Amino acid sequence: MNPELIIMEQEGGDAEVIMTKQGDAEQASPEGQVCRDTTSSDTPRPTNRFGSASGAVRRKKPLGLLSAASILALALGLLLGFVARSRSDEGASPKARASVILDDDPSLSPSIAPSLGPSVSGQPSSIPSVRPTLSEAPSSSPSVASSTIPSLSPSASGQPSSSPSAKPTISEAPSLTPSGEPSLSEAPSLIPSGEPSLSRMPSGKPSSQPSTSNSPTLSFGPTQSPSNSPTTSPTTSPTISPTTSPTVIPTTSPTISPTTSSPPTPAFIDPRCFTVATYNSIDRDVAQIANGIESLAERSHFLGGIVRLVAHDFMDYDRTSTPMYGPDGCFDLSDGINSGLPEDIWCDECPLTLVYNRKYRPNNIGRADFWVAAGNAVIRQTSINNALDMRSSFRWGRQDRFLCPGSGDRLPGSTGCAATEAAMIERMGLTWRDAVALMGAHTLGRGDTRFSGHHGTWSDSDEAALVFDKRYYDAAHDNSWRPRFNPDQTTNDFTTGNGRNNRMMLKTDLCLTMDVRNVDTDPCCVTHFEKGAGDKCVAARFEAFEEMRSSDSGTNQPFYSAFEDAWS
Ligand code: HEM
Repeated sequence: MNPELIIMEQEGGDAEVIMTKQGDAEQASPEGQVCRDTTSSDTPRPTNRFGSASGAVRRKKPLGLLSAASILALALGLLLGFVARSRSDEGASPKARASVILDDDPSLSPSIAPSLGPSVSGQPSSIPSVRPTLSEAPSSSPSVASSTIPSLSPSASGQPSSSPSAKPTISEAPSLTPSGEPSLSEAPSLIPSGEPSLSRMPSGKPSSQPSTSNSPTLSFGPTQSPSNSPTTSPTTSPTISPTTSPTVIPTTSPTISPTTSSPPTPAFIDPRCFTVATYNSIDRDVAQIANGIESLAERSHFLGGIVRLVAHDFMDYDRTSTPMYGPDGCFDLSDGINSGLPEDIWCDECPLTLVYNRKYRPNNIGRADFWVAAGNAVIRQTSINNALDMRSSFRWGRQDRFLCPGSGDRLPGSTGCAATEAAMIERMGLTWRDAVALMGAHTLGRGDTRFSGHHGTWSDSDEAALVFDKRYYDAAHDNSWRPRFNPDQTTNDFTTGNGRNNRMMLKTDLCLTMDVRNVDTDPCCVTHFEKGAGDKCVAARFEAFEEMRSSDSGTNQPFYSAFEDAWS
């Protein structure tokens, strides 16, 4: 969706994997900072820097000692030749002069220039006699003894590194975390030592079929189906298990303070910008904040809110307009459609904003990249068996904006599939399969009367609203939904059950599988589309909906695959 997205490359084991821009040494990063690829030298090339200095070179030529007789003979010879030469044009001179100049031009004769520069002119050359090697390239980062920076990576725990030794390792890179800040850098590592090495993952665009059968079970998130996920000691492997209350007694307000019971890990951010360690670090921070939220409803709102934040950032993409917007770390504060984000998710005191401002922003990590990585973290942690790990399809290098006026107008409203079609299919250029898969994110979190006016969860409980799975489709399809008329809302929504619960579906949700077109005038008319009914758009979304629901196999795989395709 963003033409400026950058390819991620893996360059070795976990400790040395760098998410880098392909074929680009320098990347303008958000907020005017420059993410410089340290594999390119900052040393200016001598070309074009030698023009005036070369004049001095030309003027001075050493003279040898000549005997008086030699001088006399020479003078005589010169005298004899003078007449002939004075009659000819000085012609050879321009060429000769030119040739002298060219000879001294370092751009054409670089091997001469540096050696002549200082010794002849007597001035120090502006060209370093020895160009810094790549590893000596000056760093703008504060110098910190490498030995003082522990490594985040599994290699620190004994796993061998597979990267070439010449490359700076993550453990050698200086921490740029400002001193004096609350020490986020001491956040405990939530990734167990058994985390699979990143070097095992394919580089480039991965298969869009995340494996659920043999994917590694990582530390957070439901490690099994929500119905039987085990409780794990939070000090060693914090969990956001949807079925059990956290065993750590958190403070009532979310906190990002580290506990002291786990060994510290550094807030390492590589100055080359976005590394796999950065990505992992964001994943850990999201988990840590979530684990600190006791209320399941609040926790699902925090996690769902991050995903909604990302969606509201990218859904303003319009391929036919200028500016196109898209994922740029910006949403329109003045538009009510974003209500809830500036209150609870991205505000000065919001935990996610705090961790970004203290830990990532000072290290050249762009807001849009951070949001997407945080969204990926939520999805990984809440997907069944952590199966939907979108690390290898992640790209960094989005350009942030501070203002995006009018972007809220581009977001789809809750009025039905026509709004979805206009925004997601026509403006964004997605397919119905993409749109239907993305809507499945409503399995997380909730709506709130304070914000959108639509109240409740799409999932059947606050616990289920912490799990990223296909039950959104099951819920929309299997329940009998009746219109709910919300005062002050131009668009009604739907609820189900006995009325004492908070179940909810928007028109934009139900229209994917039901005919809700006449619901405002004829509330009884909420019926399933029959297969093959309606126009081709109806058929396309019906087909996509059934693919996600995968009622035959009961697996989340089709949903996960389609979601990753659309999201990335
Ligand atoms: C037609 C498109 C969409 C419409 C009309 C829509 C509408 C809404 C509304 C009304 C809410 C409730 C907000 C509140 O009251 O706090 C909401 C929440 C949410 N939306 Fe969407 N949405 C759309 C697309 C998406 C997409 C594409 C995603 C992600 C890929 C997404 C993810 C979420 C999540 C996770 C929440 C829960 C947020 C929370 O718990 O705070 N939505 N959406």
